[in-house]
Amino acid sequence: MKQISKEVYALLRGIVNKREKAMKVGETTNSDLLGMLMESNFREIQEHQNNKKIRISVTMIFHEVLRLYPPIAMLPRVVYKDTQVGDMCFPTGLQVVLPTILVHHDHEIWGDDAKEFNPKRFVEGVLKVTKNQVSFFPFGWGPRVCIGQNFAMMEAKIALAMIL
Ligand code: HEM
Repeated sequence: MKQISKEVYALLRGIVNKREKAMKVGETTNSDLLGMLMESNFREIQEHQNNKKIRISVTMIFHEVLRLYPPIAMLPRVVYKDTQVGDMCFPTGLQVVLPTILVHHDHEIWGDDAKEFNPKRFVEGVLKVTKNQVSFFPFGWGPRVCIGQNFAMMEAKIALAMIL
């Protein structure tokens, strides 16, 4: 998986470098997806020239997309035995729902820009931004966590590389 990841990264880098050179000599326009992304990136860099530059990775972008638009918006569960969680008692058979999308949009967890698209929040990784709490779980959590999550992330990167 790491090897494929490296290859996809090198492929994307190659595409971007080639386009960068072409743009510098005025060969291409920004009328396609890659052009638009690069133009917005250049603008961002210019606007924040004096601040510390943050390099946004494809993983950070996918994490932010999965945070704002989790494909599985909530996880249903049935309590299989009486369970006490803090002050709350969950009796056997109770149906509960873990509202992924609500947790992912919670201002108390993600801050004032919780509803905005800001991949930079993931710059130090998922554990850091969630302060080690289970507040980002697009692939579920625990024993039933998605077994295809690494595959899905890789597939998305390959698809993006192909589109670009
Ligand atoms: C963006 C893509 C995907 C998302 C958001 C996603 C999300 C999830 C979530 C939230 C669960 C947990 C369900 C629960 O706890 O009730 C799950 C479970 C699962 N996912 Fe995914 N998944 C994705 C892609 C994939 C892929 C590509 C595969 C297979 C190649 C896969 C295979 C599975 C399987 C087998 C389970 C059940 C695991 C278990 O119950 O032990 N998923 N997925």
